[in-house]
Order: sequence, then C-alpha cells, then structure tokens
Amino acid sequence: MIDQSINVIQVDNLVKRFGHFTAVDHITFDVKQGEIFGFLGANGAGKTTAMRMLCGLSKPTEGHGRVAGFDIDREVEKVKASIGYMSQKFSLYNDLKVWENIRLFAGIYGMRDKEIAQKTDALLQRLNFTSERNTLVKELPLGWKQKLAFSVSIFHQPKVVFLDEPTGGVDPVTRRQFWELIYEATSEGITVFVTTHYMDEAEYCNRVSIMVDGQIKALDTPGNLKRQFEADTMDSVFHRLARNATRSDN
Ligand SMILES: Nc1ncnc2c1ncn2[C@@H]1O[C@H](COP(=O)(O)OP(=O)(O)OP(=O)(O)O)[C@@H](O)[C@H]1O
Repeated sequence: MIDQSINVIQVDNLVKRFGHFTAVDHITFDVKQGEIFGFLGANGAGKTTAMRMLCGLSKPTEGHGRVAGFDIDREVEKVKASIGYMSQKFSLYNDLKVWENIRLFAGIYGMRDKEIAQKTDALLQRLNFTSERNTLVKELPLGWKQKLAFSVSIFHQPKVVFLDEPTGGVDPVTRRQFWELIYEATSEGITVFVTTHYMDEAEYCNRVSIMVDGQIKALDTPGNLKRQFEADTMDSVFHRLARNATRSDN
C-alpha cells in the first residue's frame, strides 16, 4: 500500500554536469513509500546519470536529494545501506552458483549466515529454483537471471530498490512474471524506482516521469498522462514528448 505521508525519495533541482554538458538539468520530484515509480526517457535523456546520483554512486553538481531519509551528497554510505540496486549490465556473478550469488550479496549487505541460509531456501522455493541451487548463473536463461538478480537486490529488505532497465531483452510473458515479483516487493513495503523502454511496463507503474534532454517534461499517473496528452497508450504519450529530443533518435 502506498503511504502518501512518507517520501522515500525527495529530489530538489538536481543537476549533473560533465564539463559544459548538462546531463541532468534541474529535476525535482518525490516518490512515496510503497510506490512503483517509472522513470522514462529516450536514450541519453539522463536517466542512468540521475539514478546513479540517487544511489550515492555519483556526486550531484547542484541541488539536493534524500533517499530513505539520507542526504545523497553527505550521507552516501547510509544511502547505500538502505537501497537495493539492479542494473542490466552489472548484477550477478556469472561464474558463481545461484546460492553463492545470494550468499555473496546478502553478506555484503551485512546479513548473518543463519538468516541468509533460511531466506535462501524460501527464495529458491518461491522462484521455483530449488533444483538450480548449484547451477552456475551463466547457465541460466536471461529471464531467470533477471528474476534472480531482482530477488537478490531486495534480499536484505531495502527501503527502496533502483532497477535500471531490469527486463531488457526478454519476452512479454517473462517480463510479466518479473513484474509479479515487483508487485510482491511493494506489498512488503519496498518502494520501486524503475527505468524501462517498454511502454507496457510504464502502464504497470503508479506514477511515471518522462525525461527529455535532461529535464522532466511530464510526471503523473499513466491514466492522467494519457488524458493530458489525449493519447490511448503510454507509447503515444512518450513519443509525443520524446520526438523533439535533441539527444536521441526518437
Ligand atoms: N561520465 C560521463 N561523461 C560525459 N558525458 C556523460 C557521462 N555519463 C553520461 N554522459 C552523457 O550524459 C547523457 C545522459 O546519459 P545517461 O546514460 O544518463 O542517459 P540515459 O537516459 O540513461 O540513456 P540510456 O537509456 O541510453 O541508458 C548522455 O548524453 C551521455 O553521453
């Protein structure tokens, strides 16, 4: 359930410049506890750069942000300890077994061995992965890897999880299964911040922001955005906003 009174993410005029280039240009928004917040934008819009600042991986040039109650500039370690992160490029170790990946990441987040062992059994059952416990991650199909990577990213029960294009390259049925896991996480009170290029996934979010050339050009529920732009689908809303982007080929 979404708790409107608690902002898990609060961003105020956040800016990131690389030399003279402004990758993220004064973005302001907040995300409520338990919300699924879709962070959309064309290639190069600035999504990953913004997300890296929110995760404490990159210092803002200007502006302020708080994640899980901590300042993203001055309390970086506390931010990192309160979040989960899953990126398309880096998530699991291919040369480790399924259970070894779970133990490794849970250990990094400070969980105790006994708790890890108990929760590992429960997780493998939940994912129908029990027979894959000793399989090397590189041998799993991509969709399975993604489900496992997501489950690992929330294994330590973070306040918020950041997902950077978590379902890239898999079929709609597998993506739908992945979203079932996202809904389950929110029912446990975890807030989800997700970037995606798939507009059917944008429809699954509680609210969506659309970034164009470093700026947030629209932010609302999918239903309200469709009404505002007199569009039938989020795909059409997205293309109306993104077609004037100078940084991408949309
Ligand atoms: N370290 C860097 N130095 C210089 N420019 C950068 C750096 N990181 C990103 N950029 C530029 O900032 C802009 C935003 O990039 P970013 O990766 O945040 O976009 P994105 O919205 O995540 O795109 P994609 O969907 O392709 O991942 C791009 O023009 C990119 O080239």
